[in-house]
Amino acid sequence: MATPSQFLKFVDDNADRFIKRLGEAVAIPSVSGDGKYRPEVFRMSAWLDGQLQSLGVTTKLVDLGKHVMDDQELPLPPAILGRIGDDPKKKTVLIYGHYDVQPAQKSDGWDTEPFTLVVDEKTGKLIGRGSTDDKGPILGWLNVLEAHKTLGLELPVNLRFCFEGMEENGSEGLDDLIKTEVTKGKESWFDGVDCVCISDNYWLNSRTPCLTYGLRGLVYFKLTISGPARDLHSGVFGRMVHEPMTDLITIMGKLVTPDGTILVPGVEDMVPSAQDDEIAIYEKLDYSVKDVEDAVGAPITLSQDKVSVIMGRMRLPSLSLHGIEGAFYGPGAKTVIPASVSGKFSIRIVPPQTPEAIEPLVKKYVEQEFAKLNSKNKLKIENLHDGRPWLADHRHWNYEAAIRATEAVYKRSPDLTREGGSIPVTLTFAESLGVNVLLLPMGRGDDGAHSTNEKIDRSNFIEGSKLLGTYLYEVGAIKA
Ligand SMILES: NCC(=O)N[C@@H](Cc1c[nH]cn1)C(=O)O
Ligand SMILES: [Zn+2]
Ligand SMILES: [Zn+2]
Repeated sequence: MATPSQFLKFVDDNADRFIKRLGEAVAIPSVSGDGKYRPEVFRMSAWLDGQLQSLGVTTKLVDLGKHVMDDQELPLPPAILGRIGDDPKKKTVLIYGHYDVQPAQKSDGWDTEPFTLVVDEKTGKLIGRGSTDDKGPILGWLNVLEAHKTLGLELPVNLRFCFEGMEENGSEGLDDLIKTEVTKGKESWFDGVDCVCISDNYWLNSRTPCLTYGLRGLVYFKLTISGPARDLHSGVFGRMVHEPMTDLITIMGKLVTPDGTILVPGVEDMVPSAQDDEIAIYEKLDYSVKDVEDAVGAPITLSQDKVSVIMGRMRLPSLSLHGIEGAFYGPGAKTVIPASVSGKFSIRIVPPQTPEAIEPLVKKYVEQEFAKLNSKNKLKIENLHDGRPWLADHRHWNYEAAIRATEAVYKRSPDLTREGGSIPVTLTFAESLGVNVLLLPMGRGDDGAHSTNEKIDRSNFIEGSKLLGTYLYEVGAIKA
């Protein structure tokens, strides 16, 4: 089943309008990790639901209940389930994406307002929070739907959608929804799904498209040290009392070495060394130390050896220190001893590691190290959320279809990659539905997801929309 040329032409002809629609989506600050934006996450769900319905998709908004975040009870944003097409002769593809985004403020170092999509005509960059993670890819699917509706073209497959608004904050409620839904048999929204496609990660570099068959899992910790009943004057109480921040920094400094080695006993040992055949895969990838330097904007890789750098992202665990809540951070020279501080850190985990195996190791180690300080302060360590790592069979027809689609659109074969990030629901789909899951990224490695000046290139958004549509045609062409 060849991709109709009218579809490809429609995407080109409507590129400016599609970018305008991306601007509308970016303008809704649907930050899931900050309670004050929760109404905006709901507004985003309503916007997306409206778009899907206007494009002929039947939708159902599923209430996922409530949760507590930073001591505040909040309603969870709904999961949007969608369906279009019920032809038993066609394959059924389930599309997943997330409509929430990471926090962003201009003062973080953005050159432009994060929630205003800026189209840089010179570089072709579309800059704004969510442009690549994950509003651009979600809108790519809308572009495919719109082209087919407007042109009166039949979709080559039946489509099911599952869009969530909590991915950047642990996907709360979604696993339960999926597990409950599959128990409904024929009545299930996911009944008859043949494969899953997720567009929510990035090429390794800025030239070569890729398909991704692995993700790291994650365990996210909050480590709180509290002591005095209130913030103190350091001139009055400094060197008289145990200071929470001093304790916290001491412990955080014992989690990981500057070369990335995780110091929590047992964590590194769980991962088997790479064999020669696996190393050969990493050697062949179109990826260089220079690509990493370009993406991060500085020559700071942990090694000059390409394979060891790429293994750090694809097949080794990593521990990152993210921030300290409650610490003084503003301009000026406030001489405060903060009363309570919470260090945030996470460990990206790889097979065979699981959150259940990692969490007790971390808690035990942190408690032991705290005990060594002989501090009279109090320690609390919590797992804020977690997700297991995932690996798929990339020899499956789902991947073959995506390879053919990539070759058709980009005129080159994609790299096959494992990704360092985490999308916890991927494994839930694979296990609960028992089908193959494919990650088909739209953006480039230098898009700056989660960072300042996040962008997607115009060409990735437009060619990426063609790729998503062409992939559906390739799946549609596969005989049962
Ligand atoms: N595009 C996927 C992504 O960015 N996933 C997040 C998931 C997450 C978990 N906790 C906070 N965010 C990631 O950081 O990998
Ligand atoms: Zn994402
Ligand atoms: Zn993300």
